[in-house]
Amino acid sequence: MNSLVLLVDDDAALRSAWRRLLKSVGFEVLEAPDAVAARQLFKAHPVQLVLLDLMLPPEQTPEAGAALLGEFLSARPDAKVVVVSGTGEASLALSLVQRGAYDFFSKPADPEHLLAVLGRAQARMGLEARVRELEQSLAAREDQLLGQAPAFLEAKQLTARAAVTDIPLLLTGASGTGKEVFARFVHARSRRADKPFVTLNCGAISPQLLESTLFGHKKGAFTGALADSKGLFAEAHGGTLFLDEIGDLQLDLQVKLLRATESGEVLPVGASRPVLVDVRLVSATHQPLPEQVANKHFREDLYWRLRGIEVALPRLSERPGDVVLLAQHFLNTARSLVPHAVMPTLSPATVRCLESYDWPGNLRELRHEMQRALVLSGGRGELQPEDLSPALRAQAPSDGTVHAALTLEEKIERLEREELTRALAECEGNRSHAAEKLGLSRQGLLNKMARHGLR
Ligand SMILES: Nc1ncnc2c1ncn2[C@@H]1O[C@H](COP(=O)(O)OP(=O)(O)OP(=O)(O)O)[C@@H](O)[C@H]1O
Repeated sequence: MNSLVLLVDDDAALRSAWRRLLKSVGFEVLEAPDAVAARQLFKAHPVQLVLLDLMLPPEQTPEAGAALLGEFLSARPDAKVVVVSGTGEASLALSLVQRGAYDFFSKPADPEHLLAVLGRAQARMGLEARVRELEQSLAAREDQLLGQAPAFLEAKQLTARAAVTDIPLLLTGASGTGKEVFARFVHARSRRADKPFVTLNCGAISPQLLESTLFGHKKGAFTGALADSKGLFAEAHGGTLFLDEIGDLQLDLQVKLLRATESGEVLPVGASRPVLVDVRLVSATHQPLPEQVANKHFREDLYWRLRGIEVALPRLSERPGDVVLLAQHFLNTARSLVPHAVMPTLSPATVRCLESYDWPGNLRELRHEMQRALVLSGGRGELQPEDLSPALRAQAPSDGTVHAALTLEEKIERLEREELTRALAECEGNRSHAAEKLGLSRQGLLNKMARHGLR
């Protein structure tokens, strides 16, 4: 459980009292007296819990405090920031909760209240982590590793063959192409399946913390090392360790990782004796490692060690036919988000929009797009292009190509629908004005809208 709290307040006496209180119940505390220090600490440490006073030097304005909250949340949307306001700022603090702060309270704070809010935030983070884990392991079941495109099937077959061995695997591919899902697939298909699957995103944790996170530490090895920690290698003993964004690993840690993979031993920070570990490594990167090797940012010996077998995951745009298959799958799994939604389908025009888009965010973007479209469609049943994001609609093929394959009746239907949509958009949804524009009675327009499923 993440127990690191960043305490941001310019009042040194209050910080010291809260630090003692938080430490007494097992939190680790980082302190910042102003916005500059807060930014630095937030960047350098994997902070997920923040207590943020709004009136901070140098600006000393609640607006500047609110801007800092925005910065934290855009860097780490899952972080829980509890806003601490002075008397008279409660309404602003409340509006910040609407903008993403986890909670707020006014000074002077009751210690029990403070601990209760932090405890709730921690429990919430635990739940969110569990949901993410379940989502990923669900997607990793073989029947969920969906796709029929040749480039995808080739990657899947190679992975399945490598999975049953103990050879290290390097998964390459752009963000959102499914590297973590493949890593779980490898674990699930290996003899290690009933042992732990442990993941670490090497880019999401500060270099200072990475060594002890990977290899563990002894109590007192550095400030803040309150107890012995096993480290992820030891936690993954017998199972699989998935190192995501391996290209972000600092050179000094690359040396230590190489040593661990060669000897099968890790040395916790502050320990005098190494610990034996039996771990299968699966690494992933979206950056081309050979380039990193060429410009000396990545050690060549480690590259060859991790690369055992390399599987390159194709971009979604390189998987013709899979977009619609996956879109339908994501729609089905997102159905629980919309109460009473009927089984959603994709209209032919929507299919064309999906197929002609580039998908820079790959499967992750498609999943979000389908969730969004489903919510926007309000459970209408068939998704239409207007349910999609503007970027997708903008790339839809021109009318000439679209219309070529339709019957005359379908073309007329389509034209009518487009004219209705356009008139409604131009009149900002005002039906009487739109009806007038189209030369229809208001009731006539409503009938046609109902027939086309427009609202
Ligand atoms: N073959 C698949 N079938 C079904 N869902 C998939 C498949 N591959 C990926 N997904 C889903 O797509 C999303 C992105 O996958 P994943 O997180 O594994 O990508 P990634 O390449 O590790 O991304 P990043 O590099 O940004 O961490 C997840 O929601 C995952 O469940």
